[in-house]
Amino acid sequence: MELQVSDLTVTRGGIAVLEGINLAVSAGEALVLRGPNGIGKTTLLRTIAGLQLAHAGTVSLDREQMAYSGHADGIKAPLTVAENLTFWASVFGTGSIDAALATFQLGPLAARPAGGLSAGQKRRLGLARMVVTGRPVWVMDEPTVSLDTDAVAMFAEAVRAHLAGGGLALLATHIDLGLSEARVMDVGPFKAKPPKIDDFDGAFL
Ligand SMILES: Nc1ncnc2c1ncn2[C@@H]1O[C@H](COP(=O)(O)OP(=O)(O)OP(=O)(O)O)[C@@H](O)[C@H]1O
Repeated sequence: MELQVSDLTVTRGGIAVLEGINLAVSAGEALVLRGPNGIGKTTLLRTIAGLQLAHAGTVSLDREQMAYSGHADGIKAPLTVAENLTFWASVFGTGSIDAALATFQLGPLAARPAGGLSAGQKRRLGLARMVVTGRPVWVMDEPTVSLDTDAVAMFAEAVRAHLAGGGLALLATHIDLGLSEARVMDVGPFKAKPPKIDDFDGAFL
């Protein structure tokens, strides 16, 4: 399995932000996207995951093979930690939540309503959802926000286990994940050029 992105141009608010993106990630590999705030990493990840349409270019894999985690944790506050994971397991048609609980050390919190968790605990629950999906392609936007050092290491181990199981991961992050084996791609050089204005009056619209 390989994720191939070819000549992708992605837009935000109808304006191209990144263009000519080519990348490939094979099973067992992680690719970390870097670039300054606002360059378009979120937009790129959302487009690859099929949450918005590409302006141009192609993504090789079926989106049903992908699991996406964004800036929001996507958890249901009144449900307990275990109930949240069980809900996702039923959505994705997978079985046990035990591996997800263990990976992110959520066992002691399993019976707690998710709304009462700390920010870092909520983030761990949000990340545990990725394990529950059973999907091979993880597309993750700033996954370690709110995590302490131990939890970042926990996350790195989760990614390693995912890769060892034949999965692949595409991540955007500003921090060092401790995943020295991951390749890094700077998306800065792919910043889209402003559209040519060939109409003097139109330039004021
Ligand atoms: N709803 C919107 N409408 C128009 N433009 C937007 C919208 N949301 C974001 N943008 C712009 O699109 C560009 C790309 O944003 P994006 O969130 O993809 O960047 P990013 O690289 O992920 O940034 P960060 O590192 O801060 O998370 C930014 O310049 C941003 O201001």
